[in-house]
Amino acid sequence: MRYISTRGQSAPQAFCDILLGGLAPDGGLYLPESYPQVTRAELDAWRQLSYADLAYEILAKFITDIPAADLKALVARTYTADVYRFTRNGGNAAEITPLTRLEDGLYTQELSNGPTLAFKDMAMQLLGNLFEYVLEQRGESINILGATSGDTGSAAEYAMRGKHNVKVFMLSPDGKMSAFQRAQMYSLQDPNIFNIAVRGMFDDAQDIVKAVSNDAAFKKQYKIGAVNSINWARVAAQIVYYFQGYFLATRSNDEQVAFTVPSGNFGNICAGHIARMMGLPIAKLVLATNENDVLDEFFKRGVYRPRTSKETSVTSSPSMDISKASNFERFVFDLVGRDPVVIRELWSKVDQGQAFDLSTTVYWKDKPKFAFVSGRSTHADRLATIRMAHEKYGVMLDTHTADGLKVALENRQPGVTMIVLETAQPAKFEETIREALATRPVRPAELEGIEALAQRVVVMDPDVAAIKQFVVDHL
Ligand SMILES: Cc1ncc(COP(=O)(O)O)c(C=O)c1O
Ligand SMILES: N[C@@H](CCOP(=O)(O)O)C(=O)O
Repeated sequence: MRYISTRGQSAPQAFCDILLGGLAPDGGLYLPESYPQVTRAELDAWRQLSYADLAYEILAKFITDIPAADLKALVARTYTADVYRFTRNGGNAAEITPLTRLEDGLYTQELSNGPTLAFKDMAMQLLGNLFEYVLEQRGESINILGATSGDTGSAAEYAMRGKHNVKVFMLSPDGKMSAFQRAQMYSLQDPNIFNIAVRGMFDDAQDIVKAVSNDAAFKKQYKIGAVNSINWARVAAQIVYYFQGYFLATRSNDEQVAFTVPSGNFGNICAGHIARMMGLPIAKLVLATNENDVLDEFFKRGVYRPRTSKETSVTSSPSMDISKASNFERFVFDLVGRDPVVIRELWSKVDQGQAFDLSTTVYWKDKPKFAFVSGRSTHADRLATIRMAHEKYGVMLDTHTADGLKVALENRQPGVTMIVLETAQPAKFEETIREALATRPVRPAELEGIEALAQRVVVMDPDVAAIKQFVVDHL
């Protein structure tokens, strides 16, 4: 399998090269040359598999430059009931991403049972093991520069802490994440972990990561890598749980399901889009945003209008406070018939802070074939959904999953099972849970009191040169 850039001006690469490289040299994002197709016989056989075996079968289609036995061992070491042990609602940890039944035809899928209680652990734990494997094979090291709105940062730091050939420099928006999210990251004292709180929003941090990645000389000299979902390996690993959710929610491969995905940077739902392109019977992909509704606006009107940081609200589902969704470029590449010239034209506008409008183009007519619909949720909706789910279904939802359930309920289709992806545990957003339910969400005993631990973080302006210098000074 070779990977091409959405901008079409970088040479195709193998998986292990793009794993370490992140963003393509031409500023685009990597995607497989074509999506592998899953046959009916494969679907029938995969239904019986454990999560790790299923992950191996799917990832082996995308990763053809790691020997099969080694890939199998890496995946088996990653997807264990011990790593994803923080199940709730009676979920079976052996299923890794079990479903919780809310009512007939309506489920949540628990993706946040890993060490940092958010869905990012699903891919990041694998990434940690893949990095270690490839770096050891090549005798190399890597310095990761990442951006987080709250969950990628801790998942990456927990996956990479203590690894001798990896350093992590993680940019987060100063003061915008929940107290629990801040404590998870900033309390880590491992010498290979560096937290930088940026005066600004997530998009400012993500822009810095992209600017540094686009400086080819700096990237090469200081071995800069990526763990955000601009790294294809993140998206690939996330494809697996769509298959697992489908198998758990259905009895036969003749059935169709819909997935609702709380969305910000478009990485999670991009994996769902690819699962569907591979042949998984997904009737609909329902995209849910919070008040920062740039993606909802696109799927309703065909206009993509990234907002500035000043126009981006700080909300009670803070991990989705994103107004420039990096993986969206991967989806638009498919929407415009994989034409890199069109992508270059559209993203030259985005990179100048301008909007683009596809509503009057031939591409927009093709949109129904991708089966996307969307909706948005506000703070009041979130509180009402958390209360409703607690009273009616006896489950406690986090704020992002509540956004998902609110939009899912608006988009149910008779005879099609709806699966809402649970992207974080409520313990991460205690302030809002208390506001909604006047009660404290339970958290794993080992994470009790983390807010009181000493924190190690530097606060900086969103200045590319200064952040580059910080990285250089700490290598
Ligand atoms: C809890 C949570 N929900 C939803 C999202 C949005 O996911 P994505 O950025 O993949 O669209 C994020 C962050 O990415 C998150 O941390
Ligand atoms: N919500 C994310 C933002 C970064 O997304 P990513 O999937 O591109 O890493 C976060 O929690 O940091």
